[in-house]
Amino acid sequence: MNKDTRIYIAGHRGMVGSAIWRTLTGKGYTNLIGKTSTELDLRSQTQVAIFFETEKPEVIIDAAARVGGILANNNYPYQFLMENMQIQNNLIDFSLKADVQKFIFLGSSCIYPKLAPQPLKEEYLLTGPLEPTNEWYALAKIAGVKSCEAIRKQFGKDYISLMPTNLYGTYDNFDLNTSHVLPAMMRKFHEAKENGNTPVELWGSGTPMREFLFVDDLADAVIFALENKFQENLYNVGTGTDLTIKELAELIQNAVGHTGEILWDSSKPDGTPRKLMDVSKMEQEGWKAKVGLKEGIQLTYQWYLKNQETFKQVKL
Ligand SMILES: NC(=O)C1=CN([C@@H]2O[C@H](COP(=O)(O)OP(=O)(O)OC[C@H]3O[C@@H](n4cnc5c(N)ncnc54)[C@H](OP(=O)(O)O)[C@@H]3O)[C@@H](O)[C@H]2O)C=CC1
Ligand SMILES: C[C@H]1O[C@H](OP(=O)(O)OP(=O)(O)OC[C@H]2O[C@@H](n3cnc4c(=O)[nH]c(N)nc43)[C@H](O)[C@@H]2O)[C@@H](O)[C@@H](O)C1=O
Repeated sequence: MNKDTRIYIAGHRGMVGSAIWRTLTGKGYTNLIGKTSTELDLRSQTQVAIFFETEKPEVIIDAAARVGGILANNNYPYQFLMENMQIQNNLIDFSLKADVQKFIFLGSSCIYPKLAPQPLKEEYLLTGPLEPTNEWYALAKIAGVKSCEAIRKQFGKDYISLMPTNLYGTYDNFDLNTSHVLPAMMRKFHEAKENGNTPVELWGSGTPMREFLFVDDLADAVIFALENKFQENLYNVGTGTDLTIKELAELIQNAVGHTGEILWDSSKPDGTPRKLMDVSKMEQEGWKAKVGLKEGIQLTYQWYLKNQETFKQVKL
């Protein structure tokens, strides 16, 4: 990939998009394009048509989406289904029409069936029912994967889909209603410590297992996919190891230094019991995650401490 290729990073202000932007800039890429959702609403076909006409991007990295944790997914099924389909349909279809040669689509590990064998192999896609709390989002993401696969099959273009596991890191969403578990725990433990180690209330039973990838590792994987031509359409991106939500809570509680009680609110959903990625396909291509969970939590907490007054809170 030439360093002056015109690369549009959709969602460049988000946790993932900003990490991709930082990493590409650090590697000397000089022609990056970024637009906020106010400047360019990717749900609008008209706006996206004008954008392609005027900016003429050569490569697209799609990190723009309606994103949220288990409760947001469960409470706003229509937005998670429709907005994600609108965003990705516009980007993928206009990329094809504009003869964009390379497109990287980001999905999520929740596209796989709720009770699929573990670890999750790419071939398990569409082999069983989805987890109900996020089937809306998962259906949109599956349509994105299949759109890229269809273009690859029919037109021979290098359109690929990367499926990240649960992500965390700098510029994450720390809003307690819409965030994912890791930033929510960090904020809850930090604020409880500041209030004299009051009890922290967490959701569900604590028994589900999750895998966590530091966002800079995902950015590295995306750029690896940008700079190399993969043989297939769909690749999992993760660490290949997971832990229970209870174990995660203990890790974050220790990192933050909270010494109070943990209470579990069983009225909140557990979601998928386990979704550990099989990462062997990515490893065969030559990519592996580098940042361990303890290190990633430390890096994220340092960032949180410096940015707590200004961190992003997504309100749906
Ligand atoms: N976070 C996670 O744990 C995981 C995320 N992913 C995937 O990674 C990708 C990025 O997620 P993440 O960075 O966490 O999400 P964020 O919510 O941090 O960022 C999403 C970005 O999408 C942009 N966006 C949303 N709606 C629109 C719109 N209508 N028009 C234009 N831009 C829009 C936002 O732009 P603006 O800021 O300008 O409003 C925002 O910057 C998504 O595809 C997500 O599905 C996959 C697995 C796990
Ligand atoms: C990335 C992924 O993210 C979502 O799936 P999820 O992994 O279930 O999401 P989550 O991070 O919100 O929760 C993980 C686990 O943690 C428990 N939990 C405890 N206490 C809190 C808590 O305080 N907040 C949250 N959010 N969860 C908590 C929670 O009950 C659950 O058991 C989907 O949007 C899906 O579409 C998707 O792609």
